Amino acid sequence: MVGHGGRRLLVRRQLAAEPGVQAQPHVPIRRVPNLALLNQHVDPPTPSGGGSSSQLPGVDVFINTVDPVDGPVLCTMNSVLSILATDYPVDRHATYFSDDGGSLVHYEALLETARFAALWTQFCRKHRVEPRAPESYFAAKADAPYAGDAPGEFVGDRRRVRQEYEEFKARVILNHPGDEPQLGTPASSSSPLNFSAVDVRLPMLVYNAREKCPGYDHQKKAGAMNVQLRVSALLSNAPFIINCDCDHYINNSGAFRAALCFMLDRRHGDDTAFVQFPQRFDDVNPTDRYCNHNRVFFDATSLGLNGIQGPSYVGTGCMFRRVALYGADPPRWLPDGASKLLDNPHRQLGNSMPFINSVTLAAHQERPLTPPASLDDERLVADVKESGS
Ligand SMILES: O=c1ccn([C@@H]2O[C@H](COP(=O)(O)OP(=O)(O)O[C@H]3O[C@H](CO)[C@@H](O)[C@H](O)[C@H]3O)[C@@H](O)[C@H]2O)c(=O)[nH]1
Ligand SMILES: [Mn+2]
Repeated sequence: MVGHGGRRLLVRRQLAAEPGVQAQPHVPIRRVPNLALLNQHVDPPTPSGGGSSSQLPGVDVFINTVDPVDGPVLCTMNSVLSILATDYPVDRHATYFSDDGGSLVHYEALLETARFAALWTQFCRKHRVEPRAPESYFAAKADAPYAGDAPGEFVGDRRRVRQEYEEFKARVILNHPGDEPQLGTPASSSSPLNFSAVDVRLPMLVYNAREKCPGYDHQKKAGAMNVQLRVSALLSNAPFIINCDCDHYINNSGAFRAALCFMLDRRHGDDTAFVQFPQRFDDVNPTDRYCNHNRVFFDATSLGLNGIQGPSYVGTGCMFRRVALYGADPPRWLPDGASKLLDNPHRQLGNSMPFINSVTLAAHQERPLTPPASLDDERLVADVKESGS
């Protein structure tokens, strides 16, 4: 799902690399999501081509950043663009951008990004390009086969969008979009790109910098994610959450739907607290001399853990079930089959009543998500046993 753009960070990773002991992969299983089946059941195309019949659940995406030098701003804004342009109904996902540095440069860059996103997302949808982080898209050497519906307009549009990307001006979007598609405008003298058949809406994007006091431990990224959890609970309260470090981007716009195949699977969906995507890395030297791709961890150990109880959370590129983060009992944990949400909400969650109420609401939102019985015989996730162990 996620690529890694930070050359400097790769170098740091390389210095930290040690020939550690790897867990033996006992039962390697590769799990393959069935996106076509998911779409057929919860997001079938409407006759008018609109998206209002979608039953896909809400997803809140958290992206964390702190230092605009450590995590270069252009790299961070590419992460944001890849999230905003992902293939998911815009009224069902919201992005929470946490700026632990509280820096004006992030704030202003996010404003610019939101404005550029209007053009970028339309271009991605019209021509179905991948990946949807513009820096990586324009840097790619070989173009993938054309997947959109307007091949004759592709070259001109691409040149124009590339030019706009170089200039990179944007504006902020803070409103909840409606669920009816809004088509763009045909080409004109002031706007040469034809987006008349493309939905122009953007998902919600929220800038968020927490108050800090000298001498108080703000728990860095973990503290920032707690704030995102609480803020998003009041604004969108989506039952699913994805988190993304600022030096990662989503390299496949179907990623949200792929994660939901696991969450909505009738066999194991309810038992799944989180779905971890493997990380892939950009800018590694061709022979991967320093093992920066982490192949043993992502391609062997994680598959091995899949056959036991599932892989570990690696800190980024992960979809969570919101209520799992609130300390709820796992389903079927208690002998009578009941699972308790909270023993003592004030002790566990603090004094904010709006937040505590949002937790109950989030738990209730889970119910309608049970996948349709028609999926009993078909599988949203196929297990492929790996040969050898
Ligand atoms: O006070 C802070 C410090 C860091 N961050 C963010 O935390 C993330 C991770 O920081 P980074 O400097 O990129 O650390 P890495 O050495 O790359 O390690 C990370 O990379 C792993 C995945 O590759 C994650 O699992 C870990 O959480 C994380 O520490 C970034 O988005 C930062 O902006 C904050 O939000 N607040
Ligand atoms: Mn990092």
